[in-house]
Amino acid sequence: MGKTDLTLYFIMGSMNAEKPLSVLEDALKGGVTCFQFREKGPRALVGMEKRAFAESCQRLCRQFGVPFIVNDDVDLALEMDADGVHVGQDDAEARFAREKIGADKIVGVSVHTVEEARRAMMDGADYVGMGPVYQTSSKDDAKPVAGTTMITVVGKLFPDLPIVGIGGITAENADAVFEAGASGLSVISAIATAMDPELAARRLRKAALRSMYGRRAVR
Ligand SMILES: Cc1ncc(COP(=O)(O)OP(=O)(O)O)c(N)n1
Ligand SMILES: Cc1ncsc1CCOP(=O)(O)O
Ligand SMILES: [Mg+2]
Repeated sequence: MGKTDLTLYFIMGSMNAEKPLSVLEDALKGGVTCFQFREKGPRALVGMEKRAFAESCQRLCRQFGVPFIVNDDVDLALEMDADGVHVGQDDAEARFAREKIGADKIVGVSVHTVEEARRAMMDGADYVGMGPVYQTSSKDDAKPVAGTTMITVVGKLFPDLPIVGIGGITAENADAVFEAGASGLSVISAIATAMDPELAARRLRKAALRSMYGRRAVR
């Protein structure tokens, strides 16, 4: 897999929005650069319904040329020929995910410490997700708010390992995440619960690009 554009990484499952497919289409129109299918929670779809919904999301991503990454489920990622899989510290080991999914696919790993980041890199991660940077209500079992300090530490120690910040990120607070050294930002609610998801994605993308390239370069 070539370098993945992690600038604006949208994550969503069917329970994150009333009309999730229309939200995803709007988000893609608004400029998200990567998508993660994360179907979990008490009322999450299972079985054939989950698969059908995942396929609809994948079709939309393909239309827009945006990578479709499956959260947690390495087998589903394989069966669907997804572009990649994202695993956390309580999921399948990154090494196993990489072995199973192959060298040409994307493997993302959630990390919270230098040691976890080092292991993720050795196990073949293409990027790491770090957070929650700010308070989040989208993950019941989220760890305590971490701020941006560890992003800076990991970014300095492993400059070739792309980092995406996650947790409570909005267009207003995104700058600090890039300042800390992240290559991208990852959001659920800032797009999924927005009145206008396309506009929300457009604003987040603009905020991200301004942080990366400067205000004068991005209007
Ligand atoms: C990009 C990104 N970063 C972190 C996570 C969190 O993964 P995990 O800790 O496994 O928690 P769940 O999302 O599985 O509840 C992520 N999904 N994506
Ligand atoms: C999946 C996940 N992992 C850490 S925080 C989080 C949820 C992010 O959602 P939001 O952008 O709505 O805070
Ligand atoms: Mg997980």
